[in-house]
Amino acid sequence: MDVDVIVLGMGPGGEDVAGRLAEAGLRVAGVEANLVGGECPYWGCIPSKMMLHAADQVEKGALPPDWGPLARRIREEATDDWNDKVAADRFTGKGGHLVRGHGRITGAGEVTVGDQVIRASRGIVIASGSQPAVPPIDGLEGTPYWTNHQAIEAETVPESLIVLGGGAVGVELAQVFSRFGARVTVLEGLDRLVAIEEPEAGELIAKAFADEGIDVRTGVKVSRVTYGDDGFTLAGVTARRLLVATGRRVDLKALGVAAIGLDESARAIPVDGRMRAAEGVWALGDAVGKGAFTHMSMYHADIIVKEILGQPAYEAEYHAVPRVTFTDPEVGAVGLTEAQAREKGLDVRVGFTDLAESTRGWIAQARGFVKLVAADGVLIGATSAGPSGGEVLSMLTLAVHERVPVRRLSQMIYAYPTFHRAVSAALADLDR
Ligand SMILES: Cc1cc2nc3c(=O)[nH]c(=O)nc-3n(C[C@H](O)[C@H](O)[C@H](O)COP(=O)(O)OP(=O)(O)OC[C@H]3O[C@@H](n4cnc5c(N)ncnc54)[C@H](O)[C@@H]3O)c2cc1C
Ligand SMILES: NC(=O)c1ccc[n+]([C@@H]2O[C@H](COP(=O)([O-])OP(=O)(O)OC[C@H]3O[C@@H](n4cnc5c(N)ncnc54)[C@H](O)[C@@H]3O)[C@@H](O)[C@H]2O)c1
Repeated sequence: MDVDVIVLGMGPGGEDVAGRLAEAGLRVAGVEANLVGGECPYWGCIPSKMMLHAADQVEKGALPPDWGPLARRIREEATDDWNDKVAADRFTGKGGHLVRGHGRITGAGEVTVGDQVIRASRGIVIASGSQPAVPPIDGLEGTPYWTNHQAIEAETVPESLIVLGGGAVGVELAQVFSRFGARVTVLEGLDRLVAIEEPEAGELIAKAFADEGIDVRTGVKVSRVTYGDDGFTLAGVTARRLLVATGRRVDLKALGVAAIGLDESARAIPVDGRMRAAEGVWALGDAVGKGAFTHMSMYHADIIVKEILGQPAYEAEYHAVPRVTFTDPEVGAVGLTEAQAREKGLDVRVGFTDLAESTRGWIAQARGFVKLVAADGVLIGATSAGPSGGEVLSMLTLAVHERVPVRRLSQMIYAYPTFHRAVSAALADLDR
């Protein structure tokens, strides 16, 4: 098959690039080994947020802890029973060619899927995402452990669950299963939960988890797993099910990137600001290792589409990457943490306020905080944790992205009594 562009992997970023290029009239082959839409709609963001929403309702007493309706909603509304017909038809409806199967780069502008060779005159967009990284723990291989796939597809709640890894996947799913009645233990190798975020964020989630009866153990080194009639035993804990949530990995060898001169053993595909990995090769999303988020994948996709269509484009910037961990309390963060800023040798100033001290936080009996990190008179990082942490984050993302002077932020009017008004209290602390 001869086309203009091959998009290798049809997750959120690949689907966006392929669809928009096809709509613009280019001949596009979208290659997908699994489901068009990728991880986010079928095993990631959407079903996990649907689970967290239901878990929240359960916590508030608005819903009984009945897993059946939730599992049905995920099957019927979120994932169409893990069927991508709608997404596939959407792409082919735009004139795209969908090629199902595992694609391998076999030369410049060439991808081979089974015995079909596809050639692209303009180039290849690598949008192959990531897979769960399963640590080589003695006894783990061959056991029926869960990754996010089995956790999302679960038809019943296990009576007990060990979650290995206290990052975003681990904490979000731990809270879901706990609120639906599982006895949950989180085992984290580092000294705190969501370790890439501010330490206060991990402490906040750990405190909320303790209050809900989730057993959190940090600094745990797991050297061996046993699996038998009682289920899984690791680090002295036994549970029916084990969810491995220890990060993601990018398999460049399986993509055959050596055929275009890239290092197959790298952890991610190196790209320039315009997402170019080599002549006629672009890469995006999880595969480039700049943050495993759907919004990152879509951000990259926009740059690539504009580049290929010759529209005014822009260089990718990473000083204001927002991320939200959708636990209750929710943790929104953007830019650098205090520790990251100090590591860079910056003259750092920090402002902090406890949400309970704000009027809205007090009214809502909310737990959370706002923490600001500033250097040279501008915010370079911020965390907003609380009932609307991810929403409060929007103004902080804008401030960090646009490098709004702290002085101007301090002179702004913050509506009373909102959660975001806590930002002004944190700014006042920064000034002290
Ligand atoms: C449980 C969970 C919850 C998450 N929640 C959020 C969230 O709330 N917000 C957020 O922003 N992010 C979230 N994420 C992360 C988000 O899902 C990913 O960052 C996003 O899906 C990455 O998009 P992508 O386009 O890079 O690739 P992916 O979604 O990984 O898709 C890549 C696609 O390429 C295909 N592919 C790979 N190799 C080949 C090949 N050789 N040939 C053919 N096809 C191939 C794969 O089958 C896959 O469909 C979550 C992730 C998980 C696991
Ligand atoms: N709300 C969101 O945006 C959201 C939600 C889920 C996932 N994601 C994305 O998906 C990616 C993957 O999430 P994740 O939580 O799997 O990865 P992660 O890298 O965020 O966290 C993995 C955790 O597992 C720990 N760990 C690793 N090996 C271990 C071991 N052997 N024993 C004990 N602990 C171990 C790590 O120290 C780390 O804290 C994240 O990078 C995130 O960007 C985003």
